[in-house]
Amino acid sequence: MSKASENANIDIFLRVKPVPRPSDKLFIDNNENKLEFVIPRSLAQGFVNNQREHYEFRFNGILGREAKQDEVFERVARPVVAGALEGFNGTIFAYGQTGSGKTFTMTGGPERYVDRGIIPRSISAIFADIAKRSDSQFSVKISYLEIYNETGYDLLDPDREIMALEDMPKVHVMEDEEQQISYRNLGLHLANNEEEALNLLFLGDTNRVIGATKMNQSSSRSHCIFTVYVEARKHGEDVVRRSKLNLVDLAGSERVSKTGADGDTLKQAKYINLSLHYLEQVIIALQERAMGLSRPHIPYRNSMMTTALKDSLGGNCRTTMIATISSEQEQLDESISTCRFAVRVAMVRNQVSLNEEVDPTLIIRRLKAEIRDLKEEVRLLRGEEEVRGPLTPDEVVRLQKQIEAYCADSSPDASLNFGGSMMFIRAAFEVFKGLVKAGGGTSSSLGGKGGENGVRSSLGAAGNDVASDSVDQIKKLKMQVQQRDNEINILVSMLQRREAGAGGKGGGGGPALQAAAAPSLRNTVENISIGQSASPAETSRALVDAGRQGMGVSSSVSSSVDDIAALMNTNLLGDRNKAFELFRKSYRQNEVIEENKLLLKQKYDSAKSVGQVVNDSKQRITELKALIEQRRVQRAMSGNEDQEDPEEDRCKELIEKEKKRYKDAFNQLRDLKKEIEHLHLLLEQSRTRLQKDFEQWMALMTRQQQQQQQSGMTAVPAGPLGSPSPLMSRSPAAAGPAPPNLPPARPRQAWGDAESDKSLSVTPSLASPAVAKSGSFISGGVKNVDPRVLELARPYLTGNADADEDIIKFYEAKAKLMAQLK
Ligand SMILES: Nc1ncnc2c1ncn2[C@@H]1O[C@H](COP(=O)(O)OP(=O)(O)OP(=O)(O)O)[C@@H](O)[C@H]1O
Repeated sequence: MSKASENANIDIFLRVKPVPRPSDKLFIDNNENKLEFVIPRSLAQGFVNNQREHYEFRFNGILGREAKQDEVFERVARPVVAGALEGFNGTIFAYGQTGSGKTFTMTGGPERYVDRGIIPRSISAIFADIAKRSDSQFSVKISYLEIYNETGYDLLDPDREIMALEDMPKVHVMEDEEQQISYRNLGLHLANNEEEALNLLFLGDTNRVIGATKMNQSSSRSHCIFTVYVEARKHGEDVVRRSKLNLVDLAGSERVSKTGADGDTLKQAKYINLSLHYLEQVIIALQERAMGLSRPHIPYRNSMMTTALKDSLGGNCRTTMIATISSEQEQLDESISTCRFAVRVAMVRNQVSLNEEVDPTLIIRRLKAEIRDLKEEVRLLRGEEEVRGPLTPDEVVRLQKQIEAYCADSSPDASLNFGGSMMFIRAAFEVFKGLVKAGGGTSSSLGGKGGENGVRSSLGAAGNDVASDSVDQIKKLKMQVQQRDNEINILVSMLQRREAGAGGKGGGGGPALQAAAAPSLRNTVENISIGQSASPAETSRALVDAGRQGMGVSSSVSSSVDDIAALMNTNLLGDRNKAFELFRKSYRQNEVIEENKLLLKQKYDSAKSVGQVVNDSKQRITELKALIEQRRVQRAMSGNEDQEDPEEDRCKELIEKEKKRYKDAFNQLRDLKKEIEHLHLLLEQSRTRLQKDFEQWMALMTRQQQQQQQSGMTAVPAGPLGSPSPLMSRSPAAAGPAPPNLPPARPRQAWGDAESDKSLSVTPSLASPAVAKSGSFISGGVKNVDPRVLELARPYLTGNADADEDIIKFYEAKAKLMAQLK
């Protein structure tokens, strides 16, 4: 099965997240790839080992706070990705506490193109490399698995549950099936090109995001495995290379005791921590095995995640770990424990081998073709050719199609078989001749004037002047031209669509859900809106307003307060368009959306001018060629064809220059196309998020209004009270659902510790665990909360302390106002 085999340790890299106030107890030595923590004993309380003052960890590489995403990709991922294309399995996994930058490193920031993470960059690198390698035929498939509470979910088909851990023993029939079992139900999706692969990534991320709200902000509590399966067949060989590239974003690694988790959250945390605990056990067992301490059993099967990553840990895989830490003082203990884990991982030895095997179907196919050719040769040599009349029109058409397919097949293994008949062979030569004369365009040369009839009419003539290398040349040129034309066409049509969209007609689009079902660039650029009938003018005015207001809920609250008041008082909730405009104005990601739209416009403008250069160059080359041809004809007519022509030489030089210009511009255009497509996807994702968040916000607002009506109170605008509406406050849950790409409220910041819990002065009727835990806010200002206020607030409590604090403050303010009104 495999030829080469090497022992390789898992590489470990450290990435340090930039933070406003980095701790001065942490020192990076880039020359030595060393990280040191120097912690005075007085500060060490609570650390894992507070006897020590000095910790030192070495890595294969350190990516400091200033490291950009492209550097991270080049240093960490590029070698693993290159290996996957050669037939070596690869895994890159990110490990670190919640908020330390795992998702940012693996997937990237959700808004900016430059913030693309390892996964989209790997996809680009894979397809760029495939495009350069004409010696093999590649097939790329993709799966995207999320493991949450020991259950697997197919992110590319969210209705499909992969399997629960409890079911595993039932299906564990054979040991070597283990790897497939965790993937039993996981869909593999063919990606023919970069665009299709990126679409799958975005689809999965969107499903992850949507799932996250369903599962109560679980993104930091689930493991995600994006896998690229590469299959390569070398032309003319019977071997196939298959490799798997796992790109893994693990759940946050912080310890349960620190998160203050309880109830359902505890269950999640326990599962996550359990699976990370099992990961640690696997690593320890592997470490012991590497050190020669006999310990044959590696407990992969304890959790779904370790089962899924069995190959990556101690198996046949080039694995790289990226440990992410946040360099704040308060996170030092978690950072130290992440580094400790990384150092353990570095001791694991994998057995890496080339996944190459002879493919019997390829051998059978090749042998069958050989037999058929030989049989036909024998018939020809024996002069057993069937005596029959000339080719029928149907036979000519079939022959042309066969030749077209042959020319279109880039593989050197492509074969053409005429059934051992000289009549067919001659006819085929004629078809090729027609192709050469027509300049290589198969269908045009066959389908037009010189098509069926043309070929048929010339079948009688001798056709032996087509050299076989011209056929190859034609085939290659035809493919190149076709490919370039396709790419240019795509860009031109994108530009046209955009221009049509910018014309302003019908900018309202249709219901957003329709737009989501059939996302188009125009929808994305023009309609970052879900209004059903908002006119383009209204939409753009609102966008300008929103742009002026700047970003973030907090900055826009004051200017939106009147609007909110109006909304509450005049029941504007019934008017979705207006409500949406209000919501969007204060949406925290609005600025980034605007930025991306602007960037997209700039990219389109550049694409337009570069496209112009491409077209001009093409035109110029055609003109220069025609000029040379014309001069040659003139010379031939005057009998001077052998005479040197300096003008022709000059034209040739100019053609070379133009070709270079064309090539440069073409490459630029191709890169721009990629960026445009990526921005398109980012905007589409933002639009989906915005819409989803709006729906939830509306639901919450409506619920609140109904509640007020039921309790006989008039709707009171939140803003004029001086206390922002809970729905517009800065707290993620209170502001409607937080845009899911933002970090969830960190439990340790939001929840008080056991000490402050004791000082709670709330009534027992307050069932919300968050309020029960919210020692910090209770002790920090709202000490004597009126139980009636708490009763009123209770239906809206979210379980998030920040949000609940805002909600209670809101009801307090409202109660005060009601009292004044009486
Ligand atoms: N290197 C970085 N540069 C700039 N911003 C970063 C960097 N790393 C992380 N961030 C930002 O920090 C926040 C938290 O990062 P991220 O969501 O990637 O953390 P995480 O470790 O994946 O957390 P979780 O376990 O909750 O998924 C995000 O807003 C992210 O954009």
